[in-house]
Amino acid sequence: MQVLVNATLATMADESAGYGLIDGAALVIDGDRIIWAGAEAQLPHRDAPRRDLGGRLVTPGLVDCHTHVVFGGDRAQEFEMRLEGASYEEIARAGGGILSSVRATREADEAALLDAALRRVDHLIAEGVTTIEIKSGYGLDVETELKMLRTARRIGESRPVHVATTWLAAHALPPECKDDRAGYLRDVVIRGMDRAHAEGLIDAVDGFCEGIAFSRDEMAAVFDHAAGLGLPVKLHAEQLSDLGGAAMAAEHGALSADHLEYLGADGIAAMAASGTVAVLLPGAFYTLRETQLPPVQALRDAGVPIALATDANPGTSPLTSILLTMNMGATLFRLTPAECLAGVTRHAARALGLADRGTITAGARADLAIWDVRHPAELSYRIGFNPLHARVFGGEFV
Ligand SMILES: N=CN[C@@H](CCC(=O)O)C(=O)O
Ligand SMILES: [Zn+2]
Repeated sequence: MQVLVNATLATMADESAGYGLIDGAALVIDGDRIIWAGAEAQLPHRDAPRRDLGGRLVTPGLVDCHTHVVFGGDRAQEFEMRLEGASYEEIARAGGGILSSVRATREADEAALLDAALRRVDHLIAEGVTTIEIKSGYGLDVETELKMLRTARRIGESRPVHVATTWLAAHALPPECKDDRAGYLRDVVIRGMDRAHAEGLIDAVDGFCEGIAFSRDEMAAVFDHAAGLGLPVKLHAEQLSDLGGAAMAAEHGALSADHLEYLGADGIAAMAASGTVAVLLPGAFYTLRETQLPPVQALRDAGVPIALATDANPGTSPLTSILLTMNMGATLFRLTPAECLAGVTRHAARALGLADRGTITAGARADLAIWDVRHPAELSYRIGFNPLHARVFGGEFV
């Protein structure tokens, strides 16, 4: 048993209570679980050895609930093309965009993919991340999609971080299937999902519902198949246009709908009814220099939980800073700093269906971030500064 004292806790325990701040707080950890958290004056385990945290702020370990950190190559040249005036959709329709990352990912072996991804993940870990979601989606053939997911699992074995994996074969149509959408959906998206599931490689199923990717009806069929396997679903929806994807995902009980710049009233109502988390991705909004803001106030008014994530990927969000993501959530989307912190803790955990983390409460996993800051608003307020003092993963200081 470990007792941590002289801490300021941002428990993030209660939806209505902002940070859930407790000054002069203590925390008791047994194995990989928190067993008590509260005011030090009420500490029940007085005889156990104590570690003094010097008044530092303790938050739940941060959760990055939407990433594509496993990929080959980079897309710096596409960045240059966009600065010269080409749009993301034009580049995609000309065979660049996602498909250029597909070519590089198919060529890379698993060791090279792992090495490159670990450098990205290490950046996130250094900023207090203890759980990260990683998607496939740059393979678009069964073998390469499986290679990406095996790489993602190996990240969780190589570093003190929990990895949740997502099947995203429905990310784009590869060139060899351009005249056979149905065949791609059947042979790669569905049969590949069966195989990845049988090999224990996936925790959830995702898709890109957009004019340059898959339709609402195509994704609904993929989600029906996922439901048959007992896999939860989520969707890239309403990023560039409103195809009604979020409402369809919510009707399938989706854990989350992500991006959402073009989300309309029907989508918001459906998400509120199903408890689907809105995952906002300010890194993609920023990189694509979007002007259409996600409907933050309407999501708040409807009581839809809002999460934030890096969307770390080579094309639309080459961002591996969860702290900068929080800052962008505040400056670009006008989220409060408390909403930003909930967005990378409690709500991000919920977006992954992980009920045992994202808060500092008895029974939760002892995944913590300990910060050299006086107040939790500093985590969103600073730009390019990392005040992490220590990280606790499953009860271990790492
Ligand atoms: N929106 C679709 N997929 C990814 C990025 C795709 C890419 O351009 O590589 C995203 O979440 O932004
Ligand atoms: Zn994405």
